[in-house]
Amino acid sequence: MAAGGSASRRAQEARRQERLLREQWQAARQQARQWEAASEGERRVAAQLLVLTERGWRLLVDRRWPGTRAANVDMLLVGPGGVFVIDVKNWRAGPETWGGKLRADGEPRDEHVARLLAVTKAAEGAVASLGMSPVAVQPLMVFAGQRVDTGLGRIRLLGEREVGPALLSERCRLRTESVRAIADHLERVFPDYEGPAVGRTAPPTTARPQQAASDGLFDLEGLRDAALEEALRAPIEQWMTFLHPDQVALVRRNWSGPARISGPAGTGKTVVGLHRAAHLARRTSGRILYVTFANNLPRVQGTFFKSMSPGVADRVDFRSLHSWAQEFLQERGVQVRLHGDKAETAFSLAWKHVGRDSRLAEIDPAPGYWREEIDHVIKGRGITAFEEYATVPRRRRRAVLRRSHRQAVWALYEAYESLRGERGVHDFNDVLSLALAEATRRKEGPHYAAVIVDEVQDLTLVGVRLLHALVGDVPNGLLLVGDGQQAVYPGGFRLADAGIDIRGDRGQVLHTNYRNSKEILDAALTVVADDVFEDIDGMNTPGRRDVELTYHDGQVVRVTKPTVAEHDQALLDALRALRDGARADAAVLCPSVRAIGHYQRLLSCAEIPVCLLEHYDGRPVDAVKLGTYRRAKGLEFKRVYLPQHDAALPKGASAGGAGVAEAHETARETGRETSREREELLRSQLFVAMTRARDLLWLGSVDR
Ligand SMILES: Nc1ncnc2c1ncn2[C@@H]1O[C@H](COP(=O)(O)OP(=O)(O)OP(=O)(O)O)[C@@H](O)[C@H]1O
Repeated sequence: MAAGGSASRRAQEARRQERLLREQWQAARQQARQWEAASEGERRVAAQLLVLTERGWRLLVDRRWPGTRAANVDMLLVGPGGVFVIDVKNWRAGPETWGGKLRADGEPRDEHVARLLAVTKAAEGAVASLGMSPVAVQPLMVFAGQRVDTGLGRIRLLGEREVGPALLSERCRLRTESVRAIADHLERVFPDYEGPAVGRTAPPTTARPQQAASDGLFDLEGLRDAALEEALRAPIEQWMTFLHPDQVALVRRNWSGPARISGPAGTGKTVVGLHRAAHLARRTSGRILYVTFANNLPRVQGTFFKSMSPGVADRVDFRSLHSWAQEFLQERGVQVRLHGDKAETAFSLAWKHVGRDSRLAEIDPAPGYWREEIDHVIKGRGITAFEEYATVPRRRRRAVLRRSHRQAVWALYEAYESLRGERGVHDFNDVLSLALAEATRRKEGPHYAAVIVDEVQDLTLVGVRLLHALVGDVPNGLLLVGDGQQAVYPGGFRLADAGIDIRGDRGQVLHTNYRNSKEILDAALTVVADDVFEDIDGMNTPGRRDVELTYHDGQVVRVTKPTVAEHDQALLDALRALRDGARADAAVLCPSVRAIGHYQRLLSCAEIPVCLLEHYDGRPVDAVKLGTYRRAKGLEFKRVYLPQHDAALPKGASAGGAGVAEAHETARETGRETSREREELLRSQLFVAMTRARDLLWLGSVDR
């Protein structure tokens, strides 16, 4: 989209919002005027909040504080932004905060702080009984007639003009059904002092939009800007605070040693992992390390975490494993010269000298398979002696290697290591091995109270050992989160290989998919239906797993065209048909970096704004996301477009096609177990990409 086009859309949206807001504002003002008992200041605050009730929030006014004789709570507000306990102040002077204390008019006012925190605790107790994590309840002090926007511990202090826009700008945390359930519950727990709850009645239909946006009593300005921002914001980034009681139990559980949470795609593993991080951060004074293999995911998770749990966000480090390991080595004064290109050249030369004409070509003449063998089996497992490699079980590797083959692999490995050494460079596996050696050699900082590993199935054995070494077997120290079915890299490991013992209730499985509709999940499961996979506990699990579903809307659209040009045009048409703002929740995912290049050019030429997944940080952006299947790991989008999704798979193995068994046949025909392994990996990657879709899965094919 050209800059001009996007500016004009923004202006159009701004006008639409302004119209809508004026109507809502009108209704809010009328309602606020009816509160005769309230002071003028309180009515102005209420008017700001009443606008929110026109936008899906629920406002409970003047409620009885349970467990007290006659105390009341000014307001409880529940909406997409969370739960707010509000104390309205009609003070002559504005608040001053200093050294964690509240003053006004030269007088200490700490009793107001203590009181608000006590009511907040009561509200937290109420929502916790619903299974909701207490991070969503926030205390607010609102000052009529003042301009304020500051904080005092966990309390936010806002002026009457600031409160509406601030709440409207809150990141979306609760879905409509959660807002309803929580507000209903709070209504019961905090009974009416007098007067009904506000926010369930429709705005008066007789209220006609009038010109005056401000009559001295009311102010629309700030709300208008925040409303526009809200409208343009992509709701997919909303934060999940309403956990299922089973999930809450996992978040708060006391584990006596390393623990593991597994479960199929979309079952809330990451949600639980992040809440667990917040829970541990609140309970300990140490730092928490939250690691994944992928580079972009920590940024996204960090953003979500900040909005979910701002109070402890600075105590949790969201890092990708390799970048963390590099920094760790640097801090310890260990020299690392990571150089991917030079390492790649060293391997190519080694292949030329000792690989290409060896017995390895009998099994697979392509060097890629052998590079993976070195990366994921030899170096990934930290093997440094041939005798160990000669007998090691090669997890999830299909080709059977006799001793003579393994000798040939070893010769290739040694040649590679020697050429790499000559160049004085390290590869990614070296970084992890050096870090592991350093972590075991000197058991001193960084002192992590806990390490949480997300997408653990993507790590190598050395990577897992390294993270285990940081916390050992201390209670609540190591938490491994992942799903073997979503492995997108070759090889693998078992927990037992890493010396990690997870027994009894320390291994938990989630079963309810909260993301995908039946149609989408069925299409994805069909791709991997025949692929039995081995998870890190060593258990073999069939590809088609039983999952409980909660999300019922969602469709699969299949588009097959005779040429790439027609296929790409269909993709562009589908993306162009998205209504305003919808592309923020759309992702085009491709199997390879090369395909990304192609689709980036295509979308740019069509003036469709693109945000590469490597630049996406979890904040809403009005552009179609574009990235590889691997980069999409752990993320989700309302609409997922997979152009030429079956191009790399053998014919008949397309998503939902009947030919997965035929695909296995094809691999057998080539006589290569290595082809079969590669195809299996491609199917896993496709499965991951398909299960990112919430509402729409677009599957493009070219019928060559
Ligand atoms: N209790 C719940 N109620 C409603 N939605 C939920 C619940 N728990 C999780 N979700 C939502 O389900 C979706 C999937 O959650 P999450 O990403 O944590 O799953 P996951 O198991 O890590 O998925 P994957 O392995 O596919 O990456 C998210 O949109 C999340 O907000």
